[in-house]
Amino acid sequence: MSDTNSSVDPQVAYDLITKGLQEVLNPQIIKNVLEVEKRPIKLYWGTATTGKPHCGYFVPMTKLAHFLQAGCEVTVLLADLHAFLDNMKAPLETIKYRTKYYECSVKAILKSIGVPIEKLKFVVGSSYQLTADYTLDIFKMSNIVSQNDAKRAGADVVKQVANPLLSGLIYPLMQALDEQYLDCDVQFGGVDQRKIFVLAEENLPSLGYKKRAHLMNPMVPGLGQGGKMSASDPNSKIDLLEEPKQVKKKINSAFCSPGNVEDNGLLSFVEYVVGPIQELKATNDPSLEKFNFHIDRPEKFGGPITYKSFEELKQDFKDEKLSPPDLKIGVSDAINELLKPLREEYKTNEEYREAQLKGYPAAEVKAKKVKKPKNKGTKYPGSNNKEVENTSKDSVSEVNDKLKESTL
Ligand SMILES: N[C@@H](Cc1ccc(O)cc1)C(=O)O
Repeated sequence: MSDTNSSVDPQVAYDLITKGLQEVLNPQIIKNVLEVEKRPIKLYWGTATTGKPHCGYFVPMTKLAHFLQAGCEVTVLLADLHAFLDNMKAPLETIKYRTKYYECSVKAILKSIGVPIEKLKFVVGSSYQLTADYTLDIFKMSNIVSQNDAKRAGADVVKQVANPLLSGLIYPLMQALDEQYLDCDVQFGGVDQRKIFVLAEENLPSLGYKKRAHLMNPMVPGLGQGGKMSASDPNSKIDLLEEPKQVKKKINSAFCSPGNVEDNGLLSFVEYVVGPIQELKATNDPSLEKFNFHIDRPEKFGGPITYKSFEELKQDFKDEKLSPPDLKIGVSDAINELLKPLREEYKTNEEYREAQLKGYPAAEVKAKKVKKPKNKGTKYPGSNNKEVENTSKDSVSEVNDKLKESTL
């Protein structure tokens, strides 16, 4: 990747920035910076440091690569407090390690697809979200956003539970404020973030802050039927550190019916993940092809076959010239190829290993199974969420200490 990206032509930069996106809100903000102000776009992507990141994370990472190629200044926000505010998906005890785990995972993915990570800035949310100014701004926001609007803004992002907690209403307000505190022109995220993006656009100006542009990636369907990527169905997602055998097993059990190209998580994975990564690698190394999907098909079913475009692959599957088991061979191999450098990184990076061990202790999984029914009444917030009860033990200072430790 060249170092002279600041000289990228504005139109070329804009096309690269918006390539493959589902939606762009306020493109004129981006164009103005590129064409009139003639300075690099400042952009951020945030991720709440909750459960273990899966293969879907390759998708925003390829976009980060495009942003850097377009000469943008890119910040990755490790949103630790948001992970806590979202129904305590990340309890404070583990937050520091999960944040580290996310940092290591994101860096490992970026490295594996040839993105120069030294050009990215990593910021941990709690490093600035506990300051007096930020806190006062949350209060100001809470005076202009209705409960209803805050609730609706978070509907596709914050876990929806029977007794919604107040934290789920603070979450979108803080995500809006982050745009100001990270000093960006643009926020990027999945299209699931849309309602929060609109809330930010509608309310930041009332606090005297500027309205930002928003870039949205399409959501990548999971591997289950109906393209669901469900946390309760472990087979619908593939962990970044999944063992090759396990990858094969999960892919083999993925929903995939002959000739069906509409409801097909495997084809979607090739379209949204494998394809764009190959294209990216090809721009960095001209000796590589833009699309090359090899299937080590057994001789009795026609022998090995290589597709040079996604459309060709899709058409063959549609015409039933390529069967589900054969597509599965190709996808398993492609995923294992993508994950290989991540497994290597994990093996050699002690910090990464410690982060996984302490951030996602097996004990937590076990603990969840032993649910003691507590009679606090149905109105008790989060009464159906065991983890909520844990924090009542934490004193305010303990909480603060834990968060401070998590700052990079
Ligand atoms: N809402 C994002 C995380 C996020 C949090 C804060 C932000 O400022 C930006 C993004 C997610 O679902 O993962």
